[in-house]
Amino acid sequence: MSLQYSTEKQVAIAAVRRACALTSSVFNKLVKTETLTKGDKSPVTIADYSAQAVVNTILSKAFPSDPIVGEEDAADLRQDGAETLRNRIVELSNEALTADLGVGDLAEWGLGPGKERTLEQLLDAIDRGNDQGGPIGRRWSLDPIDGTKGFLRGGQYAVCLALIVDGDVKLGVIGCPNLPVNSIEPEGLKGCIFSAVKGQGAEQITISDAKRSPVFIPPLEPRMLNLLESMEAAHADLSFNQQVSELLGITRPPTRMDSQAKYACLARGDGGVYLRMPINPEYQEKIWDHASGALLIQEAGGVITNSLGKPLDFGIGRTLGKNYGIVAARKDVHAQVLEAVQKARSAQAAL
Ligand SMILES: Nc1ncnc2c1ncn2[C@@H]1O[C@H](COP(=O)(O)OS(=O)(=O)O)[C@@H](OP(=O)(O)O)[C@H]1O
Ligand SMILES: [Mg+2]
Ligand SMILES: [Mg+2]
Ligand SMILES: [Mg+2]
Repeated sequence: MSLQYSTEKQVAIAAVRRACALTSSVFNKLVKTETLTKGDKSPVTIADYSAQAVVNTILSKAFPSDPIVGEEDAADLRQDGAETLRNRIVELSNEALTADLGVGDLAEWGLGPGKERTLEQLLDAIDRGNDQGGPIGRRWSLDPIDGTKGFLRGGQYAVCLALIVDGDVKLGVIGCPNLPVNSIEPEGLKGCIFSAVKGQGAEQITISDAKRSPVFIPPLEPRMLNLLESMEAAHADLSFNQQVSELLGITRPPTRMDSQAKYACLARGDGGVYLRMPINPEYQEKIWDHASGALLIQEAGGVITNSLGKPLDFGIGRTLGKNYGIVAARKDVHAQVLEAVQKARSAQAAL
């Protein structure tokens, strides 16, 4: 008997791998060559749309009745004046979809040479991401490029795909094209895909040759812990993190990086604590920004909650609703971190 969600995992990894090849190629062609003026966001726009088109095309072929909660939609692309953008997206998406079959790919997913899609098919595929989420039924969440700013700076970004059933994340896949395969060799081979299936553990696969290794958070002495946090000061309260660090007696400086690559790093022991407290309390976190990472952390031996210690709820809709803050750490460290977070919040409230 095959393991539960084994086909979904195979499809999701294949889709994420193709999307990662696409985003890397956009970066090499458009960003690295500096053919664009500084501040031009068009490469990330092209890569976002094309990656969503590719992943949704594959998911729709393999699981035609599954809804998808995707970050992007094709409304702007359908406008007059977007022709150049549309042409680039058709070209890039088809390049990714028609590439030779690789490890784990099945031709029945409509991949490989000769499997070009039309503009209309690709725009419709992007718009398959319009599901509103909710507590009942099975659906995917997709962030075609998480950490758009990281993508543009040549730093960390991730292609994130998750399967959510009745509000519970069952499968999470995170593709990190720029993450070193081994953190102790930061200049070594880069490009990893992380995956986790509920109850089945987590693993890392290299993008280039599909070498697998299990992923778990190793026990770390308190002095070796550090915080994994956002690059963008507008996305998380970094001064609050500093206070929590002090309360925990952490001496190592935080590691700042964009995207769910932070969850991937925590899961394999590069760091120790993921802490994301809101700068703007009105901002509602999106499910595609956390679903894959949340399961990866749990399957790697960690706990992930909001700042009150409650689980994140992926069954509310496209967002996590009124959830306040995110705290993730290895099982034996999480309670301590939560206590420090609550102390820091009380101190803040008393000011
Ligand atoms: N105000 C605010 N508060 C919190 N989060 C926000 C906010 N605005 C945006 N976002 C979301 O942050 C996603 C990137 O998160 P990161 O942790 O990678 O942040 S950062 O890249 O380090 O800035 C980013 O995901 P992408 O859009 O996929 O890059 C956004 O969904
Ligand atoms: Mg995102
Ligand atoms: Mg995104
Ligand atoms: Mg975005």
